[in-house]
Amino acid sequence: MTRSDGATTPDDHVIVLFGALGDLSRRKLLPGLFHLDRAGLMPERYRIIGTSRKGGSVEDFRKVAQTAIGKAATGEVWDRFSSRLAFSAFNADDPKPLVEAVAEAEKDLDEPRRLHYLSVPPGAFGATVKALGDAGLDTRARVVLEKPFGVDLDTAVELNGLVHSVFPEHRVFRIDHFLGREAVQNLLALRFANGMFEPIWNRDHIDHVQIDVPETLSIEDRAGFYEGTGAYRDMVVTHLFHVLGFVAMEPPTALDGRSIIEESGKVFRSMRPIDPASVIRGQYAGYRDAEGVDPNSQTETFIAMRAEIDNWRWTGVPFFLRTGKSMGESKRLITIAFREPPRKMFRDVKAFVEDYGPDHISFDFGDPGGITTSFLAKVPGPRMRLGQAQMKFSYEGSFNTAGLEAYERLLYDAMLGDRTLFTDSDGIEDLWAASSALLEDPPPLHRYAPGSYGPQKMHELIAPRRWWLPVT
Ligand SMILES: NC(=O)C1=CN([C@@H]2O[C@H](COP(=O)(O)OP(=O)(O)OC[C@H]3O[C@@H](n4cnc5c(N)ncnc54)[C@H](OP(=O)(O)O)[C@@H]3O)[C@@H](O)[C@H]2O)C=CC1
Ligand SMILES: O=C1O[C@H](COP(=O)(O)O)[C@@H](O)[C@H](O)[C@H]1O
Repeated sequence: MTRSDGATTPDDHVIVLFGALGDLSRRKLLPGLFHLDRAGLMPERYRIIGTSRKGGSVEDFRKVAQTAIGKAATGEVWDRFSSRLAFSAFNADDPKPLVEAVAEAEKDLDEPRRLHYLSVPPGAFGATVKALGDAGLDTRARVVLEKPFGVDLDTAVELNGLVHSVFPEHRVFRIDHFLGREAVQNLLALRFANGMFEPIWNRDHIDHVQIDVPETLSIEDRAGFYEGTGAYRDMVVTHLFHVLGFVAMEPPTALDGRSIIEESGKVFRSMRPIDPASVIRGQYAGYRDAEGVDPNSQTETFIAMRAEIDNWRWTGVPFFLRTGKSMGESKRLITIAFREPPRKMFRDVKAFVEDYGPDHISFDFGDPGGITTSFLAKVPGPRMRLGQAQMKFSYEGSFNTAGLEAYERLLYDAMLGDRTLFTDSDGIEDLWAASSALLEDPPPLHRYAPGSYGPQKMHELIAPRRWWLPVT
């Protein structure tokens, strides 16, 4: 059914939330489902079954959900939402309780769709998917898989094989919540809905691209997960490369899953194998003292690297990627820096690239995000002097409406069966393939101070250019 504002109401659903008591479920999924309900974007009839290996009562699950949602969980909307919640034990070697809970939830619904959201550690994906198949819970079903999807090419291929033995690819939704962000999707609008950007979006005009995601957050209490993962697997393969796919893709033939995935897939296939010599790995001082971390840990909490896309649009244009924990600020920034034009006529005028950097467009893809174009302009006065000027777009300034939070958007799309903002098996395998040399032979670690922007070495990687953050 399509609403008057163009939004489609998903078919009736039973949503099974595996790992429903875990961190992601509490912080994002339960609040996200509630907000979708409040926004009228949930199916007319639906149930949410939370699962835990330990089992538990629906009353306790409702309390978990209410606390997770916070102040908004009151009144009629909460009563309606909480009445849709159910709870079941689930263990991969004993799916029977869940089969019964699903049958109970489906009693009043007419063969609803099933959405299985695996918010469990990646090591549990395979056994859970297999159990779904064995228990017959794969019928009428789609599956959402959290990240990271494998830890290298071999494990990704193996996991894809296992997943495909139960679910065909079009019913698999590998989530990358960065793609659910308004500002990342806006890249497509900006590039392809306007006449002014796309003609210059290539190696003839662009000097380099930066995708920079520093985080002030440390690993907090996630040592168990992070020690075996590190910044490259946690953030680069999973998020930053997918954002790069949106920056670099050719115009898709349509705004649908098939076309977008096809184009980002071509970008991943054109990526040169990551050269370990073009990677700076860092670890913040104090990381090894955290509980659960090996005192000699070689896990990187920071990475800065150069990626290259070997195709007609991008060859010769470096893509500099950087992300890390315990850094000086939290920011999510894409910067497209343009080549320096001939400026002979301005030769007596001070203030050029050395002072401000080249003209560039920055996409802040945080919340709420925005776009800033920075360029040189004449400083008012009797003489020609150049200074840096900016034009800014903000969502609140232009549109009087807030978008959906990334997980909300992706949950909604998964219910509609729209894979546009999800990643596919080939793409993920190509990215792991391009990562093989780096994973086999990672460069040495450099120490950096918490609160800084990473080890000094990162400046050598990008020289003679510079990192745009911190803004000085
Ligand atoms: N937390 C975050 O911010 C983000 C998380 N993710 C991904 O989302 C998924 C869930 O993350 P998060 O909630 O932090 O993880 P948690 O460590 O909180 O685990 C979630 C739940 O999974 C269940 N679980 C733990 N180990 C196993 C196991 N071996 N087999 C089956 N179930 C298990 C536990 O539930 P119980 O004991 O009740 O069975 C646990 O509460 C992961 O894949 C993670 O990589 C992605 C992006 C961000
Ligand atoms: O997937 C992950 O993402 C978060 C960053 O996401 P954001 O929405 O807070 O920008 C990161 O902190 C975490 O380590 C990683 O697992």
